[in-house]
Amino acid sequence: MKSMVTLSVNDLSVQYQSQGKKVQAVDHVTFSFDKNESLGIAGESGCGKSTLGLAIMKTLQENASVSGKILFDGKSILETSDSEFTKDIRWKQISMMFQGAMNSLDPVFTIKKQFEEILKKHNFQGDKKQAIELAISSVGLSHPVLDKYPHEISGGMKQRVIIAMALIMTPRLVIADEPTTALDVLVQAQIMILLKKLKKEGLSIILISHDLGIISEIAEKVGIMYAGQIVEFGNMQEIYKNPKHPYTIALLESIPKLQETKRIIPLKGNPPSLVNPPSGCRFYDRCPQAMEKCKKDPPKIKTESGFVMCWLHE
Ligand SMILES: Nc1ncnc2c1ncn2[C@@H]1O[C@H](COP(=O)(O)OP(=O)(O)OP(=O)(O)O)[C@@H](O)[C@H]1O
Repeated sequence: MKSMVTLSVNDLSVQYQSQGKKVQAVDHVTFSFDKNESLGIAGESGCGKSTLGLAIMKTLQENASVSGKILFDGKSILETSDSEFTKDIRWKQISMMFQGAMNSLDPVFTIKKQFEEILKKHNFQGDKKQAIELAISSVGLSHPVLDKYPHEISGGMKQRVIIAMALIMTPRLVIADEPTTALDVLVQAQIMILLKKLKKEGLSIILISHDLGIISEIAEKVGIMYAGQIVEFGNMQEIYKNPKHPYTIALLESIPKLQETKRIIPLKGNPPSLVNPPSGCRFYDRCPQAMEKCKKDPPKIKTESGFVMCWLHE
């Protein structure tokens, strides 16, 4: 059984240089989680979730510049050289299921061939056949899937293949970027059951999703991301029961609940641009509780299990 990991991210910022403009995709983000905990990162499209995952995986594109600290089991990721990270950490300790990966399986190769290519790319030295069999059986797939082409298997099976690919080098932390998006509800539930099983077996998971409901199924810790910042962080249970940031409240109100007849309240408007984001609270324009002082940068207030960045809780 694997042992789960600790991760602490301190004052992390990522800026993209794009067409002469600077996009502040991740802005002074701080959080941590411990062994036996999984983390969820929730927020709308474009708020910087994937960028945060890519920074932890040290896989950002060349137009990105990073500052801050990421400690993985106490080891500083940003200070580790690329060659050492590739040799010892990427895929072997930390792996990532990229958003939309199931649609990027190569249509002209069998699943087996694609596993073999991945092992080659990761410079795998052991018994390839055994590694592939182990990876597919850990995600509930059986041998015949290996001879199939991507178009011959269902969406749910493709996503299991993607999870197996992320697990093939037996990492201890997997960053799953929107693993259930584009799947129907039943298949979504199956994938969540699978992720929970893998977590029980000792895998640490960072689940990135726009859907706080899905995150609440698996994560002990959650960070709510808005316009590049983590505006609320803490224990999932605490945040689910007693959300403090008006954006967290809005996200929770947008989750459909089977038992309740209450209308879902969609959040109106759009987040601010990440090119020269405005000063003050970034949620100001959309916040039903905005006050004059929200035009100033919000303080970071300590909560029971984390923090909230909001003047309401000063
Ligand atoms: N390589 C890049 N170059 C320039 N800008 C980028 C690059 N990658 C992402 N961005 C920008 O950074 C911001 C954050 O994007 P990111 O993909 O991290 O957000 P996200 O929350 O994961 O959204 P989504 O779920 O839609 O992928 C967006 O404004 C996006 O346009």
